[in-house]
Amino acid sequence: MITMDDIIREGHPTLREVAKEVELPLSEEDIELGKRMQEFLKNSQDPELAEKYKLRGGVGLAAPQLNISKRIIAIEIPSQSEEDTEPLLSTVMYNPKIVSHSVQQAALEEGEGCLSVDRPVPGYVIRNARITVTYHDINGEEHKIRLKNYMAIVVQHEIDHINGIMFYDHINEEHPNYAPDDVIFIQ
Ligand SMILES: OCN(O)CCCc1ccccc1
Ligand code: NI
Repeated sequence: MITMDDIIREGHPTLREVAKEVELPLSEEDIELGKRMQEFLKNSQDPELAEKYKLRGGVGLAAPQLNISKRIIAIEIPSQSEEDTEPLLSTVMYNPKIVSHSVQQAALEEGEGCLSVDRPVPGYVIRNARITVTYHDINGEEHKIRLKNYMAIVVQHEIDHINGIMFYDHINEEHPNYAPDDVIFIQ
């Protein structure tokens, strides 16, 4: 199983590479990798397993964070309400691509963190408020989905990783709490 020991940290050159497209049809190896990435996220959100294996909670993971420079990301966003157990977004995206996005921008109120960054980096990470993403899933099916709010933020954070971009690249150095006046702040 993937643990924190498998996750490379800032300073490692692979985090600054533009990752390679994945060959289709998906190889057994890439399918297995996707499954393991998703399993890590689920484990990281399980209090017992996270404690037992010292996992930092994550809602997304990109293959470059495992020192694998491939365009593969896993997303596991649990439902925000206790009632329904259905996750908001649970998938592995192969060759994800933002094909269009809103002019309007958004940022998480609390800022962002990263499993590859062992320090807090305060400031607003300004992103597109809404995005349209195409990708192939673990079964090789093609998808085109529109995302907004927290899901759009997380997917952009992960797609940044396969393009060698870190979340703090989007923070205004001079004024970390700068935000455009029509920005949407997400809780
Ligand atoms: O790349 C995934 N990772 O470092 C885990 C944190 C994911 C994440 C955290 C805050 C906002 C968006 C995404
Ligand atoms: Ni990250």
